[in-house]
Amino acid sequence: MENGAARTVPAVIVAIDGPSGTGKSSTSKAVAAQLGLSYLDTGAQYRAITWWMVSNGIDIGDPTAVAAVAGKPEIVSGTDPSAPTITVDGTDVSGPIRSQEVTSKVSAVSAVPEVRTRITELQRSYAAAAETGIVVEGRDIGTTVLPDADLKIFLTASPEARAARRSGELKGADVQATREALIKRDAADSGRKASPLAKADDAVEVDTTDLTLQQVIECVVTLVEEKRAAG
Ligand SMILES: Nc1ncnc2c1ncn2[C@@H]1O[C@H](COP(=O)(O)OP(=O)(O)O)[C@@H](O)[C@H]1O
Ligand SMILES: Nc1ccn([C@@H]2O[C@H](COP(=O)(O)OP(=O)(O)O)[C@@H](O)[C@H]2O)c(=O)n1
Repeated sequence: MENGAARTVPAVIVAIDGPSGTGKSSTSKAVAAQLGLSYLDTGAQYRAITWWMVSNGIDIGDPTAVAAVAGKPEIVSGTDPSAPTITVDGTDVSGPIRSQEVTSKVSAVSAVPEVRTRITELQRSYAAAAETGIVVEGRDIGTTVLPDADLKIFLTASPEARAARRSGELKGADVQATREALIKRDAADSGRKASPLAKADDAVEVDTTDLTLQQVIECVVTLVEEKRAAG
């Protein structure tokens, strides 16, 4: 390279979507860490706004009430894949956003168009600010948030595998109840009008049912490297 100038690698944008328990978070964090990219957990942002609504006594069942205050909480995501963070109005909410109450209410809040518009803008600003690139995971990243992403992945897995993985995390939670809750949330997320959970036409689908997490990570890293080499 002339004058010893550093080679500039263009920022790469990777969108990873799919239902709950398919491995989006674990895969995205590992891929981002391995490739020196930022990482954004968009589900955590929807969980954070839901936590704020619950904490402020907003009636989640009333979309007009939710829409009216959708602009109020300030949500900040830390995008280091080795230590992702999430705060609402300066408070660390990484623990409370995983509560059963938030999990059971997040689909209703995230179906409200005003909530989606606000959070989508926030997500785009994080993607634009990522110098080396970013792995963004969620439900509508490839279809709506970042339709020009360099690489789109759609992860799937059988409901049984997903429920077993989630109950493993919740230490002894009933697999059957977890499976039912997952299926209910998938149906709400896929069936809503505003930006539903969906595979983009140009996304690569990876069924993770019979793959180890390490195999999924290697598959995605290879796809990113192939894109970079081709581009
Ligand atoms: N391919 C896989 N095989 C086995 N367990 C997995 C696999 N991918 C993820 N897991 C585990 O399943 C759980 C859910 O994964 P996570 O990445 O949080 O999924 P998602 O973000 O899609 O909800 C985690 O405990 C994770 O370690
Ligand atoms: N891009 C996204 C990401 C999450 N969500 C919503 O946020 C919820 C929580 O997402 P999550 O990724 O934390 O869920 P899990 O996969 O961890 O169970 C989903 O069930 C959706 O209702 C969304 O609507 N759009």
